[in-house]
Amino acid sequence: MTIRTESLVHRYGDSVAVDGVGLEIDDGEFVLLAGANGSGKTTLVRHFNGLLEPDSGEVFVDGRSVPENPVAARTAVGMVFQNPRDQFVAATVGADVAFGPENLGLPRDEIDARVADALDAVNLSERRDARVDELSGGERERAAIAGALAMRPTHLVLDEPFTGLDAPAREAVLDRLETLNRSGTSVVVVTHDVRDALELADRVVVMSDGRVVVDGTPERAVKRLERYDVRAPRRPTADR
Ligand SMILES: Nc1ncnc2c1ncn2[C@@H]1O[C@H](COP(=O)(O)OP(=O)(O)OP(=O)(O)O)[C@@H](O)[C@H]1O
Repeated sequence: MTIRTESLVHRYGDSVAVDGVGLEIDDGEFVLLAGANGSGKTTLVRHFNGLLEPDSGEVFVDGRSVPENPVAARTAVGMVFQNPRDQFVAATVGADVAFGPENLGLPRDEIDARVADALDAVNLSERRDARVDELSGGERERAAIAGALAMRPTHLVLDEPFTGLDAPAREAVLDRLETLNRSGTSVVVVTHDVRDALELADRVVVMSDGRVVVDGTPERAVKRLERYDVRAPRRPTADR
């Protein structure tokens, strides 16, 4: 159960956004995908569930070619986009989270069970009937995560999930991601700032100009982050 790309290339017109990326993300891993703005992170992850098609190269999810099986990839890889506000399709939290399972044509009992589990996983059970437009930033991010979880994905990809969140909201999201990862879901967090999630990560992958330039443990990667314009944690002594 992995996400794998081989020599993946994506162009927008004449510019190359992803330039020959080979990457394998195993089941259960917690990966930070870092890099400066414009380095190709979002473009890369959009290939993981078939939102974009490769110009060349391959993408596989759980051994199956994504361009050939986009529906399977969309089920296996849950994607939480950069602005969850744009992602909501229904007026209330519960209805929004139910939308994906409803589209799978599942029976009502199963849909209800999935919605309850997904909201529970992000600590939003009590906000089920709240309107999405009255959620705080942190609740909005967690509601978007619940929407992805209701599809019961094996991999969860989040694009800049901490943007605009205050420290307690970031902590709440991180806490939920840690629990999800512990229960077996692989988590990929796209960020240009690794300070929040570095402690949870098993692995840090850094992109620059469409290529993977660092791929290693957080301890090893952190020394090389600043060179690629990624905000690294301050040294512990200077920090707190
Ligand atoms: N829809 C698009 N049309 C044309 N060029 C694009 C498009 N989306 C991204 N690009 C370009 O592709 C390159 C990679 O962008 P991408 O969004 O994948 O990078 P990123 O690392 O996720 O950056 P950011 O954090 O700013 O989203 C950039 O040069 C960007 O300007």
